[in-house]
Amino acid sequence: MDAYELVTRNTAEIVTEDELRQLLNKPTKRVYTGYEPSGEIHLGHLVTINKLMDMKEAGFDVVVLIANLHAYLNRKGTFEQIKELAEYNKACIEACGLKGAEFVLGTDVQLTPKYQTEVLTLCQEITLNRATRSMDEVGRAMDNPMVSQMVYPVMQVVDIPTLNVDAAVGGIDQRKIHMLAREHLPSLGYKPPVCIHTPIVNGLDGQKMSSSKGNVVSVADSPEEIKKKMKKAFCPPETEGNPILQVFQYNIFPRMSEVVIRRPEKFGGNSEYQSYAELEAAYAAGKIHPMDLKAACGDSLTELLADAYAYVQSYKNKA
Ligand SMILES: N[C@@H](Cc1ccc(O)cc1)C(=O)O
Repeated sequence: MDAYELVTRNTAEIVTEDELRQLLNKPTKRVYTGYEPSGEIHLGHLVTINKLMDMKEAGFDVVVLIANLHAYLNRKGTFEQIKELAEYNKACIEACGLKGAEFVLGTDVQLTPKYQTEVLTLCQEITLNRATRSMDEVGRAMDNPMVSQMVYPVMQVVDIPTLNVDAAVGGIDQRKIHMLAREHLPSLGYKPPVCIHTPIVNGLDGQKMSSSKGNVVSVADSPEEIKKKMKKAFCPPETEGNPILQVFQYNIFPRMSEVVIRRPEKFGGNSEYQSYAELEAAYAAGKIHPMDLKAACGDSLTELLADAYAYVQSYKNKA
């Protein structure tokens, strides 16, 4: 797979493809994703973490912003609670296989006079309306937005030149903030970033993913818990909107070269798949039973998350 294919596979949108091609020709290039510290790193995070791994392989230097101040502005907890999670999340992200990335803690770079002055300058350029809309899919309790949640997207914009990155990776829910960045960074004298957006995958029940609803596998789930979650998961006969197939496409195949569907001999025996496309075609043709697909999904996830799970166990034993 060439670098362009690697960067663009499994994406929802690239802004713009031309700019990405030019960037790939540069000898050094930097990309980042920011994460608000949260309870556990889960399959939702893994979609962008996988994309960062792809980009590392494509020759990018990778930066991960642990956006503690953003989590605070977005009313996710007290400073203390968020601080505790920041360290833990960082170690979990590394244990998921993202090696050699540079981790930056938001408050370490966002409280300088230069950064704050740039934020205030952009505050003067961006309307409340645009700031609010950019938070539609990112902000918590946006029926009653706080001023902090208007500062949030402006800071996310300024993070880009502050971290000196050429590209930003995020779920497609970040697109309105990224469009603000592309529009407004030139007025501060900076180049707009290339934006790489991944799809937002469903939870295991086919609904919106939410760790509080328990419809997602996280790095803290034991092999038994993963099995249980798979048993309950929604796996319709069709491929469209099938959350289990999504896990294979966005989480498993990017990191594993083969998936085995296990079946007793009398039901046809094991079958192996080397690509997501092959697996999807076989499932669409009715050659794989949903129960067998779910079991294989659980086995693959257990293997994929083994290092992260081991880290979580050691962390929790220490605490
Ligand atoms: N907005 C991101 C978090 C983030 C914060 C700051 C950034 O610079 C980048 C990303 C989210 O929804 O989780």
